[in-house]
Amino acid sequence: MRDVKKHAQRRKLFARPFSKTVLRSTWEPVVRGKVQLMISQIQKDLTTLGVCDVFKWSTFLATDVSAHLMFGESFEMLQRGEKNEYIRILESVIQGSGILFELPFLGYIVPCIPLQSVREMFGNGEALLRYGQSLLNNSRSNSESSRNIFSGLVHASEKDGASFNDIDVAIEAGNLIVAGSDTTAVTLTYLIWAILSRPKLHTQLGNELATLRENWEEGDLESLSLLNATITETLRLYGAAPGALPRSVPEGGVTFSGYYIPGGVTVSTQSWTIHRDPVLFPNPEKFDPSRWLPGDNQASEQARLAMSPFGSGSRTCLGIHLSWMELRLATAEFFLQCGNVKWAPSVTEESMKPKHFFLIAPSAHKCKITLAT
Ligand code: HEM
Repeated sequence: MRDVKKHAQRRKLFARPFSKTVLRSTWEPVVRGKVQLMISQIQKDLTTLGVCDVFKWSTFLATDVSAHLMFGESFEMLQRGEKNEYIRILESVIQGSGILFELPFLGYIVPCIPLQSVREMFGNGEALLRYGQSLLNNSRSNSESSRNIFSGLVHASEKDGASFNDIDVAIEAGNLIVAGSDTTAVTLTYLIWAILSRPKLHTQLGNELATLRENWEEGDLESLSLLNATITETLRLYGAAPGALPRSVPEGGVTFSGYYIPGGVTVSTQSWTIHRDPVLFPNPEKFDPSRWLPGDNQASEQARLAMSPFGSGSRTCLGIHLSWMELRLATAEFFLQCGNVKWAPSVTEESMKPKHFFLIAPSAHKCKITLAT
């Protein structure tokens, strides 16, 4: 969305439903339920197959969470262990738009191909719009069980006379599901990998989690300094979106660090190299959570300001609190309930090397664990 005014209006509408307070009061039980389901499926795979792909289950978790919040009903990918129709079509439409962007002449040819899969990939997403309609119905319903993140928002925008139509909602929902799925799944996979690969950190984290009170809530996890430092260090090295984030220079241009940049020029910044700047982060490739803990090794104020795994400024990630909630809950439950696991032999530095296609992902696209004994 390039229009600054429209973007600001949309951010204002979404600010409340994506705030930490509303997420905790309304959605924590849903997220926890899904985390628990992921853990049960991991344990089931380990006992029945002897091996389990953490990347696969993290993806189902993050997608099911985003989908439930957007649609007010579960996509049940964690239960079924496979993608549902909506996600399959959404991925196909995204792939189709990418192909048409690179090869626009295909736009003239594809309507003549009478194949359902081609129509889905290059069509106007009718199936996604049908889902958008059911989502809007859920948003307008007063039923607690079908509540979704658009509920308050649809009412608020209708009060202002600027109601969301089916297409707006379907597009927003699709964007939010894409934005919230692979991002959190990739980060969670690297997080579990980073901890399991470091026995001392694994033990220290287990000790910290053991201090939790009975019936702990997500809010309690916020005060676990090692857990939060480990998540922050994972976001530094393996934040899922470390590539260029483009911005247009406003009309009239700007002078930045002594350089004049004319209006309309596209500029960008990215966190991959900033997070690896040896001046800000000494020994930058070393995974070291102590950078985020009090002590001699503590990151400088400048380094903290440079940390931008969720971007920065007016377009910073809308889902930051949701992803922290998922990362904290899933990591805590995983290490409380699946302590006795190790990496499968297929997991190597090479297989986990990040591959970058706007988002990063482990190059093997798998990350398997087995039982330790
Ligand atoms: C670890 C997980 C995540 C990472 C690393 C991440 C990272 C990012 C980054 C780098 C941006 C671009 C910010 C910019 O241009 O300055 C972004 C934008 C965005 N993210 Fe996330 N994200 C994550 C999870 C989520 C989740 C769970 C959601 C919601 C369900 C979400 C929704 C969005 C939206 C809507 C935007 C666009 C914001 C705007 O243009 O105003 N993200 N995210």
